Amino acid sequence: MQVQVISNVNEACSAKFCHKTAIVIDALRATSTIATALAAGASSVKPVETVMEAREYYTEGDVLGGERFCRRITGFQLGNSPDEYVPQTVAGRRVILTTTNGTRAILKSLRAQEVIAAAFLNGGACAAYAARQRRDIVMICAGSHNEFAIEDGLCAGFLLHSLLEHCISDLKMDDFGAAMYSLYNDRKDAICSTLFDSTTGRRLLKLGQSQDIEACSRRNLYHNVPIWRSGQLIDIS
Ligand SMILES: O=C(O)[C@H](CS(=O)(=O)O)OP(=O)(O)O
Ligand SMILES: [Mg+2]
Repeated sequence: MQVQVISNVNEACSAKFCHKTAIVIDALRATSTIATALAAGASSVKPVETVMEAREYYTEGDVLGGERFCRRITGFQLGNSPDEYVPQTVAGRRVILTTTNGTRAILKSLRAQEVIAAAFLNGGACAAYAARQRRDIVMICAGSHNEFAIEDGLCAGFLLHSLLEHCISDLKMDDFGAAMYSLYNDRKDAICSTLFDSTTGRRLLKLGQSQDIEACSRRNLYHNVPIWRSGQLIDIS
């Protein structure tokens, strides 16, 4: 089984996805928010690229969520903080989500056979599911504004470690994947501080969102597997 790790959403546009499982990672914060929303009982999460599309898809009972410039979008019920996604706000409801990087990365990966949204919060379950599929894997680090973001690379390393735990004795990773595997080895006891020191982490800290960084750094708090089905992400765990 081959695993390729892509460093940012821009590179995903030219990647080969055919017959592969795509695992999209945006640890700060979109895929962490998706994992949290599904854990809180949202019926699905529909990622869309633009604010206008989100408003167009909205029907009564849906929840509009997302950010621009890290802040909740005017007129939306929720932002991109995982802790806003609790049963009281999302249980039984479809969340329409648009964020700067993460939702775009998901939409750019739809040429793959299957698309999964993973974060530290649900990485173990996502890796176990992908291992069972026995397809080659492409991990897409969403990054930030078309550049690599260390929080996503670190999470890719965590997923690679988790994949290896699932008896993938024939797993072969590309060079960037091997680098992310080593990065996780070095930082596995300092996930939270690495996220705080990252460019995105510092941006969120400035905006008073330190609780999000802590929330997004927890490993395997949830066991859901957000997977793309008929235009949205649902939990198939
Ligand atoms: O608000 C977020 O978490 C980020 C925005 S930015 O990269 O910090 O500008 O969006 P995301 O799509 O979750 O990376
Ligand atoms: Mg991000």
